[in-house]
Amino acid sequence: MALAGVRVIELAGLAPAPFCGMILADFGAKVIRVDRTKVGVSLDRQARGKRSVAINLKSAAGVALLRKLCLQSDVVLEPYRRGVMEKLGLGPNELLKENPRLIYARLTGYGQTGSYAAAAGHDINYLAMSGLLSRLGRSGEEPYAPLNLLADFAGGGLTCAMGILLALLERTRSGKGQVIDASMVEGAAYTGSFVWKSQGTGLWGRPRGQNLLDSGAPFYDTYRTSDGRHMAVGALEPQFYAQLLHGLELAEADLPAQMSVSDWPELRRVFTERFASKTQAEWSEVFDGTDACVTPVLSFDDVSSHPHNRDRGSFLRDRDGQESPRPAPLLCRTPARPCLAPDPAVGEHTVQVLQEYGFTAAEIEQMLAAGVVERPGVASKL
Ligand SMILES: C[C@H](CCC[C@@H](C)[C@H]1CC[C@H]2[C@@H]3[C@H](O)C[C@@H]4C[C@H](O)CC[C@]4(C)[C@H]3C[C@H](O)[C@]12C)C(=O)SCCNC(=O)CCNC(=O)[C@H](O)C(C)(C)COP(=O)(O)OP(=O)(O)OC[C@H]1O[C@@H](n2cnc3c(N)ncnc32)[C@H](O)[C@@H]1OP(=O)(O)O
Repeated sequence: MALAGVRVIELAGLAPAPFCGMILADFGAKVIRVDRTKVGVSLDRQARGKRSVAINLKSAAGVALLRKLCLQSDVVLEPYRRGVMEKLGLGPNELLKENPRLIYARLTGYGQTGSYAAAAGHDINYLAMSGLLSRLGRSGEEPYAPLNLLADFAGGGLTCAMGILLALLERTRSGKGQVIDASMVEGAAYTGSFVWKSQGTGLWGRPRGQNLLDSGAPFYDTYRTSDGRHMAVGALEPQFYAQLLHGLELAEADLPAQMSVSDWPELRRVFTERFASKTQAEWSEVFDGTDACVTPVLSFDDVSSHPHNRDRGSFLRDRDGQESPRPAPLLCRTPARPCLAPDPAVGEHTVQVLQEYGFTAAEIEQMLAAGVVERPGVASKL
């Protein structure tokens, strides 16, 4: 796999850092998640392919242990509020001094500097601060955050993974590690570069929810079908719009012009009525195989069995029977090989990992006995 041989230490976090760690693990990195001791269960639902070591970082021995793990690792990924790692004596100055090849990734909401740097926050706050949230939502309604996808995952976990890959690539030339300051505000804003860079094109000239791509246009929206499901319509270009009308059995001559914004409410009314006359399956039959840019809005229950997704194997089922998306993108020679085994329990691999990193049985036993590290069951004999 592409990241075979890369060793990653991921300090346990809420949502974005676990995603970043899972991406790296999916593509072959050896990812060790550092959990707290005495927590029992992990909230990490993106633990695929990771191992868990439980370390009490509020003890000097725990801090010393983590430093040793970082000495033999390529990447450390930390998801805490600014200053937390420094307070523990695990800041980048210390760790990079000991291991100059280390890539030290800091995934936070507001970044390492600026007046908000140390403030608590979540996806919706970062999205708000990126400017993007002000553009999301339907006309006449309040701004709407689309799950916690944009800041936590696109602007956060994924962007941070890109930073790590860039730093790994650069290290092949310089031999040096570096610090990555991944701010979810900036990652989300960067993801939205198109919206900034297309200002002045007329695409965004109207209020939120009244533009071409923000649910303002009737030919770029979703419609309810007779069985209470939905179809997604993305018929922007005239040649595709013509196929939409053909599928809906509407004559272009009987309708207002596609780009006549003042007529959009009337067009929407006509489309709404038409879509409500057939089931989702019936509309799919009408539009499949055409260029009308009309697709069913698939539920989680339906998505993997849709013929297109099934043909590509876009979703996988792990050994617990749980379905999730297969890692993307596909690399033809060195594709991801996601682990299908159950997620690790907190501390499940404490002993195994410490042995791998060169600790003796007696040292491990001593750390277990002192509560510096933990494993499930807390049996203290190796
Ligand atoms: C919208 C998303 C978040 C979605 C997550 C939700 C799915 C879950 C959030 C809450 C969960 C529920 C809740 O836990 C209650 C139930 C629990 C039950 O078990 C399950 C059901 C629950 C209902 C549960 C259900 C769900 O799981 C939840 C609803 C996001 O936006 S995520 C993005 C968040 N932002 C960031 O990641 C940016 C960077 N980080 C931060 O800004 C802060 O970390 C953050 C997130 C604001 C948290 O701040 P906090 O004050 O808690 O921590 P920090 O200041 O960072 O300091 C960390 C301290 O921990 C110490 N520490 C770390 N590791 C160890 C260790 N191994 N040993 C000992 N100590 C450790 C560290 O030293 C710090 O200590 P100090 O405070 O003393 O410095």
